[in-house]
This record gives sequence, C-alpha cells and structure tokens, in this order.
Amino acid sequence: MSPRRASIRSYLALLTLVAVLPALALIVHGGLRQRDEAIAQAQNQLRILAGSLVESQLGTIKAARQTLQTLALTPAVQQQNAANCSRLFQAVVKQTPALLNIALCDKGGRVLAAARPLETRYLADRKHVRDALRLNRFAAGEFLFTRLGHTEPAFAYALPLRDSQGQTRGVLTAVLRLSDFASLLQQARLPDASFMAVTDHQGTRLFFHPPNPANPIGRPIAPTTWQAAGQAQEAGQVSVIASNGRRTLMAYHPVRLAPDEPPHLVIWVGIAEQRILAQANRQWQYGLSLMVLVTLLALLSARQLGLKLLVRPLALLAQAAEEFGHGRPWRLPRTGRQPLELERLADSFEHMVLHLQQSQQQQQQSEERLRHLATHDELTGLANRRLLHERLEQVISTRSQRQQRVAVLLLDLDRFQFINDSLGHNQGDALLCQIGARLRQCVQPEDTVCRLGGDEFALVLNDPGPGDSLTSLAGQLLERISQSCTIGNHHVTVTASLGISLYPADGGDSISLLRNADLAMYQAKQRGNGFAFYRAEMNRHALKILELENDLRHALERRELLLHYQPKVELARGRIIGCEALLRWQHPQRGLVSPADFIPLAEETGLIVPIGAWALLEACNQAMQWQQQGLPAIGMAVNLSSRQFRSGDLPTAVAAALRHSALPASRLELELTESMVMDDPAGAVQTMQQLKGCGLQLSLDDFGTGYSSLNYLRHFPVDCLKIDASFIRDVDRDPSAAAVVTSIIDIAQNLGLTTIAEGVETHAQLTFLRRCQCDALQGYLYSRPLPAADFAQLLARPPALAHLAART
Ligand SMILES: Nc1nc2c(ncn2[C@@H]2O[C@H](COP(=O)(O)O[C@H]3[C@@H](O)[C@H](n4cnc5c(=O)[nH]c(N)nc54)O[C@@H]3COP(=O)(O)O)[C@@H](O)[C@H]2O)c(=O)[nH]1
Repeated sequence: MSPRRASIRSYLALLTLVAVLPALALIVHGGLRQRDEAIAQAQNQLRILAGSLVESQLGTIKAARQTLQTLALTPAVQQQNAANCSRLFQAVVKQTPALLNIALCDKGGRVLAAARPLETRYLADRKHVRDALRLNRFAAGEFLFTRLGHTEPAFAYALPLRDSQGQTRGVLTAVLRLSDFASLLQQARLPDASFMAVTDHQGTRLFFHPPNPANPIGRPIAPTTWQAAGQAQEAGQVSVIASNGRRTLMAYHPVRLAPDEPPHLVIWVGIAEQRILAQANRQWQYGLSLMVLVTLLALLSARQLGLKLLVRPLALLAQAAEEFGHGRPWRLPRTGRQPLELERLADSFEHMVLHLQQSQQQQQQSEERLRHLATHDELTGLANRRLLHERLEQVISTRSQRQQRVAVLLLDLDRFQFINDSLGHNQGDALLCQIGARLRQCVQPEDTVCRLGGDEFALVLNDPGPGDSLTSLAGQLLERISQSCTIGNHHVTVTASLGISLYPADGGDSISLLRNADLAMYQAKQRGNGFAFYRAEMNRHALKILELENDLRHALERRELLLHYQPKVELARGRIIGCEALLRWQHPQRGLVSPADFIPLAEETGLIVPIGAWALLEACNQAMQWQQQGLPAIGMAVNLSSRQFRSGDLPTAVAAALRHSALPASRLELELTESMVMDDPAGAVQTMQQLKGCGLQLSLDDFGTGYSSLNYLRHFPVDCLKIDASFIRDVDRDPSAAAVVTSIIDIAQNLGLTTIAEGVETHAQLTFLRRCQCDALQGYLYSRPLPAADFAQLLARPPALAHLAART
C-alpha cells in the first residue's frame, strides 16, 4: 500500500504556518519578556515599598523615641510626678496620632503615670521594659493589641531614664499603632490585590492589609514563606504558593532599632503573580489572538489562492491528462492568470500530448504497415498466404451456414523462371505485378486475390456461381493472363495453369481446399490444357507420386538405378557407332519403373541432378569397361535434363566424369532437348560452348517437336540432330512427316550436322531414311535398350542391318 500523500492544500497550510511561526515565536517571546519585566517591575516596586514602609515605621519609631527623650527631660518625668506626667502624656498622645499611649514606670517596672489607663500596674515583665532596663537603651517590645478605646495592633517601646549620675531611675514607654501602613499602601498605588503584612521577629502576623480571614492576626505566617525568606533576617524577595494556592511574590524587609540589633519587626509586601502578569497576559493574549487571526486569514488566503492558482489548475491538468489517457477530448485551463510554472507545465503537457499523438500516429502507421506486411505480399500488394487462409476460413464459416459454395483457384505461370532469368528479376517482378492486377480486375471486389509466392497466385471466390460460370471465369482468367504484357521495352506473353477446388465438395477447410486446387493445377500443367477441376482420384495419384518420390530419394543409395544401352547404327555401313544410355529403376515392389514415370518427378524434386551425375559417370565407366573388354570403342550418349543443363556446374560434372572414367571426351555425347535450349537460347549457347570446350559431342534430341529457330540453330554448337520418333513413325504413310524428316536432314546437312532417326521400327522407315541420306538410326528395328552385359554381346556380334526383321 502506498503511503498516504498530503495534498497541496496541506502543504500550503504547512507553509503558511511555517511562515507565521517566527511572528508567533516573537509574540511568545515578547509575551514572556513582558511577563518577566512585569515580575521584575513588581519585585522592584515591592522591594521599594517594603523599604519605604520600613523607613516610615522607623521614622515613626524614631519620632516616638524623640518624643520619649524629650519627655524624659521634662520636670514632671524627672520628678516622677504622676499627676503632672499623666497630663503631659495625655497632651502629647492627643497631638501625636501614631502614639496610642505613653507611660512612666519606675525602675521596678511599676507604672507611675500613663496617658491612658493600663490594664496592669506593672510592666516589668514586658520585653521592651525589661530590655530597656537591662540593656539601658531604647528597646522594642512585642506585638500587642491595645484595648485603648478600640482594639488595634500596636507595638511598644521603652526608653530607660537615667539620673545625672547615669543611674537608671525608670522607663518611659510608648505604644505605637501599626495601622498607618494602610494609608502608606494606598499612597504606594500598588496594583489591586496587593497586600502588606507586618510580622514580629518570629514570624507572627501583627498586621495584614487588606484584612483577610485567611491571614488572621496573631498567627504565624506560612512556615514555607518564613523558611523561604530565611526568617527575614535580611531584606529580600520570595515567590511562594500562598494559602489561596496562588503563586505570590513577596518582598520583606526587617525593622531594626540599631544595625547590631536583631529585627523586632518584618514588613512584608506581596502580590499574586497572576495580578502582576494580568497586564502582560492580556497583551500576550491580545498578540496571540491577533496572531491566530492573522494565521487564520493567511491560511484562508493561502487556501483560496492555492485553490485558485494551484489546486484547480492542477486538477484540471490532471483531468485533461486523464481524458487524454482515455482517448477522450481534453481541454487545458488557460486563464492567463495562473502561475508561470503551471503555464509552463501546461505548455509541456501540450507538447507532450502533441509528441505522444505524433508517436502514436507513427506507431499506428508502423503497426498498420506491419499488419499489412504480415498479411500482404510486398511486391504485388495482394493478400499473402496467411491472409488467404484467414479469408478462406472466414468465408467458409459464413457460407457453410447457408450451404453455399466457395471456389479456390490456384494459378501458376508457365515458363516464368525463364522470363525471370532472361529479362532479370526486376522485369520478372513487374510481370508478376501486372498479372496480379489483371487477376484483381477479373474478380469481384469481395473476392480474395493472393500471391502465394514465386509465380503462384490463388483466388478465393466467395460466390462462384454455377459450374458453367466458374469454367467461363477460369477461361477468362487464363485468357487475360496470356495477353501480352509490356515490361520495359519487351512484350512478354505468359500462359498459366489453373487448378480449381470447391467448398464443400473438395474440402472442408482452407488447407485441404488449397492442396486440392494445387493437385488440380498440377494436373492442368501436366495436360497442358489450361485449367482443371479437382477430382478425388487426383489425390490418389498424388499420393502415389508422393510415395514414388520418397522411394526415389533412396534409389541411388540402395543401388536400384541402372542403365540400359540402345545402339546407334550407322546407315551407310550398318555398324554400331555408339549407344544411348537410358536410365532404369529396379524398384523392389514395382519392378522396373520406366524413366518416363520417374524422370519428370526427379526433375521436379531436383533429384535429377544427383541421378543425372550418377548416370553420366556410370555410362562413361561402362564405355571404358567395354573397351577394356576388347569391344569396339563406340560413342556413349547420355541424356541431360533441363535442370542439369541449367544447374551451372554441368561442365564441371562432365569434366569430373571424364576424368574419373578416363573416357576420351570425343566418345562422349550429351543429348539436349530443343525445349531445354530454347528456354534461354543465349545461355544455352554459352553452356554448350563450355561443354564443347571439353571436346565432347552434342546432339539435339527430339528435334522437330519443339520450336527451334533456325537462326538459333545456326549458332548452337551441336554436332547431331536426333529426328523425333513421332516423325519417323509416320514417314512411310504421312507425306508431311516425310517432308519434315527430309527437311531436317537437309538443314542438318547444310549446317554440317549429322542426323540420327529415333524410334526406327520398320524396314520402310529404314528404306526412307536411307533414301534421305540420314546418317544413323536408333530403334527397336535394330535393338531395344539392353542391359550392359547384353549390349556387350550385341557389340561383340552386331547383327547386319540388312537382315533385320521389321518390328512393329
Ligand atoms: N535426363 C535423362 N533422361 C533420360 C535418361 N534415360 C532416359 N531418359 C529419358 O526418359 C524418356 C523415356 O526413356 P525410355 O523409356 O528409355 O525410352 C527410350 C527408348 O526406349 C525409346 N525407344 C527407342 N527406340 C524405340 C522404338 O523403336 N520404338 C519406341 N516406341 N520407343 C523407342 O525412346 C526413348 C529414347 O528417347 P530419346 O531419349 O529421346 O532418345 C526419354 O525421353 C529419355 O530421354 C537419363 O539418364 N537422363
């Protein structure tokens, strides 16, 4: 699972927060500083106030002491006149508000006079009286509540009285009220909730302003405070948690009558920290609130701006990308007010889309081209074999539902190889294109025209109509093909063979329909009559051929091939001048197979090349063997196939055979057919010249059946014309055959060639040939082709030509 990603809005919010963070930090820092300053200021104020309260108290004490010192010098006090003293003291107390009472005691502590009546007549046990008498100096007493008229906190002091000899005579005491601190505090303008307290040297609360039941007078202050203040021996400040639970800031200051004396009072001034900080806190809160407001505004602005300038354009961009990805129409936002980077992003997106579209287009074109290449023939643009099968299967599936026929026509050009070789491949290609175009013109647009390869074409007719129309179409196709084509500067005429198979009668799938159309085409080629419909027996025949082909492949290695020899007899003297080696196949099951049956197959499969080479060598060896047996050295004629002749290495193979057999080249004769050389007369002349270069003889076999141009004949380096047996057969009954034979012999003589008549079977034929001055004969009249041993016997005792019985 991919980690959850934050949105741009979140990042913008974060950025905004980061941006306002320093301001926030400043505000917090400022607030803290303000708080610190407020506390420092308050501490200072408290400290000053405590100091001034102490000063004030000391001033009051000092004033009281001076008053007592002044009174000590008065006669009434000197004489210790109780009545006078009382009046005097009352007058002084009346005029001095801080003084609650003044009293005179003798040295035993007995009260002699007082401005106000006292509860007791003896003050000897009071600390201030005791200390003043004992230490003989102005001394402070302890905290007390006077009940002089009303109850209020007060403090007593005592001044020892001495006579002129310095002897103690008594003490003057003064009771001072503490309540004046309240007005001092008011003058100090302490913040609200400030308080002030006075404790004695033991921490007992003597005074607390403003009055608070939680801080009762006469009770010790909180021990933690007392401890924190170090028992208030020196002035200082503490921050403690007060009884109300609030942190409180306090300044304290001890009151001493003399620097070496211990403090008898401690002045405390305090205030709750909360109050001190109230102002700072308020400012702080204000700053923070402002900050929060600013932050919120910033966040809101960032959000709105982010939405407007980033989020929405990006979302639209993403949407456009998604639409584009799904191949739907897309549109890019172009407000003109979006940030530069987004503008660039949009530009880049458009470029990318353009680029993608271009490459998609290119890819589509390449794919289409590849698809086309995969299903079409590159040269003619027609469908190829693969597409043919696809289309055929397709049309079969639709036609089969309606039980309708589909026709497959397979077509092969005759002699295309020759045209290709003689005019060149480019011209050959041009011819194929023209033929392809003609085929296309002859059929319906929905029909498929395909080039299977080489000079082979196939057509699928979706709706071939009845048999007649198909026959007529086949004729039209052949007719159209045979019309002259202009290729470059040449006018070329080609014919074709066409095989037809029909769905469903001749096959239920594309493979069997094509195979059967091929068989029909083969049949048509064999018959040489244009086109043929497939018939079931063709398949059987084809199967037979297939088996034969398979056997033929092994015939050489199994030594099943052999040669028979037929003598060639000179007419003038009746002697055997040579023989023709004729191939035989001794098949283990079929017996002796005629060359007429297997030579075309060997030719077609290419097996004729090794077979021909074997026959050539075997014949040469045989000729030498007979010679070695003392038999006459006669010529040895070997048939060549067109494939051998065109193979290119024939001169080499011939030279090798002569070399291996040691047969003199002059005794070897190679028989070529007219058709073999007329396919490519110029090339043939070249090959013939090479062969002639070896010193051997060349003859033109089956002469008269082909279409040898007399002009070419002039240039063919041949030695002999073999007059075809078809003319010889009829010479004695068909004048035209006789005329042909006579003409051939005349031409040969005029060209300095010898002639030999093939297939001579009768004396009549022999007589005719003699009359025409044919040079030699070959035929059953003299001898059938014989096995080598029989031929040797024949050669040893050749029959005389004149005595031969006619054979028909
Ligand atoms: N390329 C090669 N072709 C060869 C080779 N051996 C033979 N062949 C060709 O096969 C064809 C059939 O040959 P074959 O069955 O041997 O027939 C030959 C003769 O037996 C036959 N012949 C001869 N005299 C008579 C006759 O008086 N009457 C008659 N009915 N037939 C006769 O003629 C054939 C010889 O013809 P040709 O070669 O034209 O001289 C045949 O075309 C052979 O050429 C081979 O090794 N290679």
